[in-house]
Amino acid sequence: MTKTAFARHRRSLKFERNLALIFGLLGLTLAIVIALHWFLVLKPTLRAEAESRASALAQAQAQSIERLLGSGLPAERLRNELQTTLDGMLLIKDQSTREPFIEGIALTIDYDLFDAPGGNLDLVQGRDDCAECFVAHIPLYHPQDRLLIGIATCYSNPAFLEQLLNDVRVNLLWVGVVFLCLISFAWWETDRLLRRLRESESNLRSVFEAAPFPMVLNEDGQLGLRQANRAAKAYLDLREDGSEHFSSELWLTLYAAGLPTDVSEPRETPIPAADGTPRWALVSAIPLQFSGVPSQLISLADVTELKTIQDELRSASLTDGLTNIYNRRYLYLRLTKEVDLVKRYHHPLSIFLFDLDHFKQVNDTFGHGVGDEVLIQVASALKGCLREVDVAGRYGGEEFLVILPHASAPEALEVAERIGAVIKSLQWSQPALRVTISGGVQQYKGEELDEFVELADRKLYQAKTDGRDRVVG
Ligand SMILES: Nc1nc2c(ncn2[C@@H]2O[C@H](COP(=O)(O)OP(=O)(O)OP(=O)(O)O)[C@@H](O)[C@H]2O)c(=O)[nH]1
Repeated sequence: MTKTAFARHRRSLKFERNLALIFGLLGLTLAIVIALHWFLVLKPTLRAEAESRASALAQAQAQSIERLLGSGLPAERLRNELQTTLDGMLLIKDQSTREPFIEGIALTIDYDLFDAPGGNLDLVQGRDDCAECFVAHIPLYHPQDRLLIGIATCYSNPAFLEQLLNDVRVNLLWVGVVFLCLISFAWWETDRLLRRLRESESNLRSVFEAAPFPMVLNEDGQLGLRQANRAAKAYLDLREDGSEHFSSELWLTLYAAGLPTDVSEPRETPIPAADGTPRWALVSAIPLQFSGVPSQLISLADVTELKTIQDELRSASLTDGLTNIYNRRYLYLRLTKEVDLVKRYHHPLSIFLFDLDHFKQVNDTFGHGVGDEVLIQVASALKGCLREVDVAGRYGGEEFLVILPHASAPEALEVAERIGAVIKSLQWSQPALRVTISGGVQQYKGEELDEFVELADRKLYQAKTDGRDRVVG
């Protein structure tokens, strides 16, 4: 495992641990919230509710006692009736739990107010003490004159509250279990999703790494590269710079040359190899977010070979195959450009159009091969007579054109005569061979391009008719 892969693996483990911790804390928080809610809210609320219900029930039952106390029955009979009523109350049961609602009742009568001989109506039926029971003290009033004549103390059975609490507890437990299941499911799903993401990231990394062309990932505003595939490391001679970034002289050159800003417009950039060999790369950049940081995915395609072929084709399309000097197409393109410059800067521009004399005769006498040799040698001699700014080319069969920027007609005439003299003095493989030229020199005076050349051609024709081996200015 490489250093970077190991660091990545460690980061992934740490992330998984953090995720498990987050979900664990979530579960624990939920359990604590449920427990706190149970002890602080639900249980007291349910207890208060049960107490108030027990008290209301006892209150309702106490009315039958009040009725008896106001009935005016003799004391002994009243005592028996009260006992029977209290026993009846103890028999009322909760239908759901089959437990009696009231476990015990104690009657305490105020005999002074009741206006009866004291003692014998204070009754205790059922349990007179119940630690868990709800105790309700119900005041007893005389039904006619509404005087407080006693207190009925009811001990209500807590069993139905227990039942209620159990039901709620079970429900709460289920809710907790369902929540924990949901959290576990969320954890499992998140983990699965992350695994898939990691898988897809790893696949992308593999594709990135195995891509046969150089690809690098550059964070905006950073010189060092965040990622580079094998091809890029080799192509750009990249090295790790110690901070998990890659860099090299070649990358810095490419960066300094400017990266393309438009996805649809890749840019051809010269990137010499580490050993200085000239190379060209087609650079394209796709903007993207990498770990939340604005970045660019830069891919390079080496187009050196293509560029060489292109250059060769371009050069071939502008060069004459026999003489290896410019052809008529290039001469026209160049002359157009020179005329534009003259129109802008108003400097002189002249051309010299010349033609070999009696060239047909040369071919006929010495053969076409010798004719070709003459053309090649004339072209070569022509190049030797010119300044750097001058341009010479083969205009037609045995016709040549020389473009002389910044040369007035007299200056161009001087050059033309020198060319004529040089060609005339050339030595040939055939001792009997003599080569002379006739030509015309014309300075540009604002006419159309074709007319400009036509004027030079007319002078060439004049030179021919004047006897050849001369230049007309
Ligand atoms: N060897 C060779 N001959 C060529 C080439 N291109 C044109 N020619 C020949 O050049 C000759 C031109 O002949 P003409 O136009 O009659 O002109 P000329 O014989 O030079 O006579 P003037 O121009 O009047 O002095 C023709 O015989 C063409 O075949 C070429 O590439 N190689």
